[in-house]
Amino acid sequence: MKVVRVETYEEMSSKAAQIVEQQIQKNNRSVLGLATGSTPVGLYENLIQGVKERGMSYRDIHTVNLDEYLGLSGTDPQSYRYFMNEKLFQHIDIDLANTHIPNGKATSVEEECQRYEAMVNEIGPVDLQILGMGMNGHIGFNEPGTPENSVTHSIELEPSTRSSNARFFDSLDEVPTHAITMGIASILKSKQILVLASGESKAQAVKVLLEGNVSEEFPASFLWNHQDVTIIVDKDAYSLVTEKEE
Ligand SMILES: N[C@@H]1[C@@H](O)[C@H](O)[C@@H](COP(=O)(O)O)O[C@@H]1O
Repeated sequence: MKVVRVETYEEMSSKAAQIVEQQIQKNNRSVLGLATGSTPVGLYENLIQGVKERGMSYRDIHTVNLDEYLGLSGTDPQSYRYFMNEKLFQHIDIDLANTHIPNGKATSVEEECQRYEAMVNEIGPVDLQILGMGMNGHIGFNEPGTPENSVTHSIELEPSTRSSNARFFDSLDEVPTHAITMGIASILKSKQILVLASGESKAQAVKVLLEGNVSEEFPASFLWNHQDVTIIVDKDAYSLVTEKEE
């Protein structure tokens, strides 16, 4: 795992954007794996700027998102589909038909998981997967206890995950209890993975990740089993890493 240390959230976001744009310049038909949460918002702002100021184009880019809340339709402002449209897709020249996010309103959740996994495999492999990380080490919505061989599945969110995501909702009660997420195995099929971590609230998770012990109890640790992972960490998120791990 390559660790890139930066000072600020802004620096993390612009470095990440450079990596994404390099991938697009290498192959303008790339498949990008995208994430939600507050961490990648600055990256998305930089990508939008790239279209406006650097002549970047997403015309032939395909995207797959990691996860979606169950019970929310794409028009619900709290859904991840809505988030992606607002924060990125509607500001760039991407064809919305080429953007994929699990359907949180599917009548059969099991069938939706199978459909999504098959779709990712068909348009994949993902060339570059962007990941944030939950405070408990979750990636996508793969909570602690998720096995390495997991594919797209539905899960019950941990109380701590619901409370940390409650800031996006009017109240904790409104945070869905379940979600669909790509599995660990689905994520590890990506050719290249870029993890972003910013702020003090992620310092403990970054410390645990960089200790390097691979365990189901800390799902992000499975990233050690991938050949090409870069993590960009800002100063606050790196603050608990001791010299031993460096
Ligand atoms: N499903 C998402 C994850 O993909 C994301 O990485 C995590 C961290 O969010 P944030 O970036 O807001 O800290 O939140 C959610 O749980």
